[in-house]
Amino acid sequence: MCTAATYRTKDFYFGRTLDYEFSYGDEVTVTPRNFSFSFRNMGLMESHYAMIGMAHVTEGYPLYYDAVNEKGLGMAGLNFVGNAAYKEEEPDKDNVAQFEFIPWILGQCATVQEAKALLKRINLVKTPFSKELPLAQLHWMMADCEEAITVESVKDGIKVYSNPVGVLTNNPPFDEQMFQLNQYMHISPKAPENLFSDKLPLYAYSRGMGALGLPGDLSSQSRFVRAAFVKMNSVSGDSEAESVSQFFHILGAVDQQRGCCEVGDGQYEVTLYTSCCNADKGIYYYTTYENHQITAVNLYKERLDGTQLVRYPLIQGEQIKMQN
Ligand SMILES: C[C@H](CCC(=O)NCCS(=O)(=O)O)[C@H]1CC[C@H]2[C@@H]3CC[C@@H]4C[C@H](O)CC[C@]4(C)[C@H]3C[C@H](O)[C@]12C
Repeated sequence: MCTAATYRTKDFYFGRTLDYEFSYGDEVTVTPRNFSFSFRNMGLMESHYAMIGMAHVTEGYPLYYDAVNEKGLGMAGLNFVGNAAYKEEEPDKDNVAQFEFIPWILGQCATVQEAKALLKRINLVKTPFSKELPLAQLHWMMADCEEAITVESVKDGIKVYSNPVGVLTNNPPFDEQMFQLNQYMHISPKAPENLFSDKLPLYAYSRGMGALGLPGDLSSQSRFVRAAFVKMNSVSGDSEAESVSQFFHILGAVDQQRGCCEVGDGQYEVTLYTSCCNADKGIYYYTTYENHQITAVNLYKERLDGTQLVRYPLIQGEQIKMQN
């Protein structure tokens, strides 16, 4: 499972958790403006917006899981198993392979509005990257500081949903996820009052009882509700440190600990990494399952007019600061 979220204070933040039982070998990867993208059906894109994000780089190609471009547009791919459907090529459409979707959008679009215009012509095709890396079944959140959308390629075509929460998890399809929020509208950060019966002396014997009923499990629907509640009610200062700290706390609400989600063969899904990108400043912050210290890579410290990928392997292992 994964969860993606947006957050706005003085700046705009975009990030996600990536939950899985093994890592593909992820690196914070900067793609400079003149790295040449060769699309399977759409020709060469020789210059484009620069982007920073988490990718598995193979054969010199950045297979992004999530990224933000220099204009502050962010995009993340999350599992959508059983519902994602990719198509055959079609004439008169932009035939983009699933693994090319992030570069295709972030390379050319500065805003969600611009992305929506491109999405009218898009056809996500089922060309795999390679034999070793078959198609991943994904759906995506795209966001800038103004708005967020969810994009799903399903049996009957491309669906573009406005995403007023700025949160995405996995199944079911996004419209169903949103509908389920209706079930939780009584949940509140405030202390509850006794509406049960005025004939009974019920009272709030603990803080936090306004959120009784908020689902605590790791299913994607429950993580959606929980992340939505925490994000929509989040309060923080607007400095960089306070915003980044709060962002990691929001996604901390859906953190997966090893042992709680068995996926067979003694394997467990865990939160492999959590990211938070300041989309205005191009700073990509991350923590990993084994390393809670926040590490960051700054897009603007790199030569953005270059042609070569810049890759930072994740710093692993707890960084513990001894105080005596
Ligand atoms: C495993 C991850 C989703 C985690 C998740 O949601 N786990 C919940 C399981 S569940 O919800 O219970 O089902 C997803 C998210 C992004 C994916 C990469 C996208 C680029 C590239 C696309 C190529 O086509 C295949 C290889 C490739 C490197 C992909 C590998 C893998 O697929 C990645 C990491």
